Amino acid sequence: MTKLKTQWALGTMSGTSLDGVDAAFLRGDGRRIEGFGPTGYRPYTEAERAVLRAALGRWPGEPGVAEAAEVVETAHAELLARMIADHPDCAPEVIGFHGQTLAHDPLGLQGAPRTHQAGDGAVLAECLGVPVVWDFRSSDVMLGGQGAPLAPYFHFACAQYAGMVAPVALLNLGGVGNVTWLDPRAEEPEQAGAILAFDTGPANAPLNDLMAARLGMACDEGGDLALQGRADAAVVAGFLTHPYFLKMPPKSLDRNDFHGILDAVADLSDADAAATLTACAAAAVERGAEHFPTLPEAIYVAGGGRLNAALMVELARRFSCRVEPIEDLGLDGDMLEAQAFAHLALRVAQGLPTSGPATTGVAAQVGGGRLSQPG
Ligand SMILES: Nc1ncnc2c1ncn2[C@@H]1O[C@H](COP(=O)(O)OP(=O)(O)OP(=O)(O)O)[C@@H](O)[C@H]1O
Ligand SMILES: CC(=O)N[C@H]1[C@@H]2OC[C@@H](O2)[C@@H](O)[C@@H]1O[C@H](C)C(=O)O
Repeated sequence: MTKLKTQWALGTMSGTSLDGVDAAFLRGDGRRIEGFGPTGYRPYTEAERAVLRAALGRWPGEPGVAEAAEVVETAHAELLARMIADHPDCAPEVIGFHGQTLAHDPLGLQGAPRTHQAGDGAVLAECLGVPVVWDFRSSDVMLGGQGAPLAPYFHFACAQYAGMVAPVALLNLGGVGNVTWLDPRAEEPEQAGAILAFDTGPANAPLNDLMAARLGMACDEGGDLALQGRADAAVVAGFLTHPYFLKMPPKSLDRNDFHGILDAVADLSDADAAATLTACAAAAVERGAEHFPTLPEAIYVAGGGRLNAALMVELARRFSCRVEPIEDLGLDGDMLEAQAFAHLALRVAQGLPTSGPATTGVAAQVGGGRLSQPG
């Protein structure tokens, strides 16, 4: 096997919750992780968030998109410049810039298959003076893949880094949920049988929308409201009849694919509605897990959803294996996606694939991402 260069990378994520930008240093060679470095966060202001929200569902050239891209570039440039200046020991050889997903239509239901992450990596490379890998999803989609999830090859490296020796599942509960079942005994994530990954369904997004609409709150902090309510079993059963759950993985979602879910809880009390949406998020994971090749030793949960006690209880009661926060593996559940794009940037820089048949359903391994050099 060719010897690869170990180097520092800086990765970023601006997730579907639109809360802000996460960034994290990671050291590795694209195959193995050698270690994790400092992390940073830059919240969007209310005004910036409004610009992003207004552009959701839009494609390049449509109204509001240029403004959204400018918000994304400005926030990233600010955070990354600060982190690079503050941590000279981690000088990154490459930046992995995910951008903000505004629209995602890998099946081409609205025309040609495409996906849209706002923000231009060339602009960031220019202003930061570091090569930037960006637009990670388009080539996968153009080659017939789902363009998501992309974290799985990183999840595989995480499990090896944490010393796992049996199949485990890494579950990310952000606005949307995604899961990677993986066998860390495989040599590489590309190997047949090493990985199965897909989006599980909506996770926090519907619950956040409910909290915002009814109580003017950003989320169900700690799951406190849901813990006071009772899930409506009929609504959960109705939710599971959505055609998405009948699809075989790999499969991916747009944040708004399940828009009608809020109507289904319209007549319930606040607490019961929160409990019901929480149960739906957990039930989606349970349904997805039916596709796992074997029962994992444990399910390790990352993303903001792991801080929701009601959601963690709902998950735990649905599985016979352990369900734990990913901190149990010594990993940072808030920064995993930013770290993923640092790892993926290293893979692109080394010419390694970032997705394949078992992660996005693309026919062959794809090295996604565009590399922009500073001028
Ligand atoms: N303390 C908490 N209690 C309950 N829920 C929380 C808490 N902290 C975060 N969350 C939930 O997690 C969400 C943010 O999760 P995360 O940052 O993983 O999402 P994201 O990266 O924006 O989304 P995605 O992974 O879908 O792109 C919040 O919007 C909220 O719903
Ligand atoms: C199109 C898009 O941006 N998808 C995100 C979103 O947020 C979670 C889930 O939906 C996942 O598919 C993906 O992000 C993670 C980082 C991924 O690609 O693995």
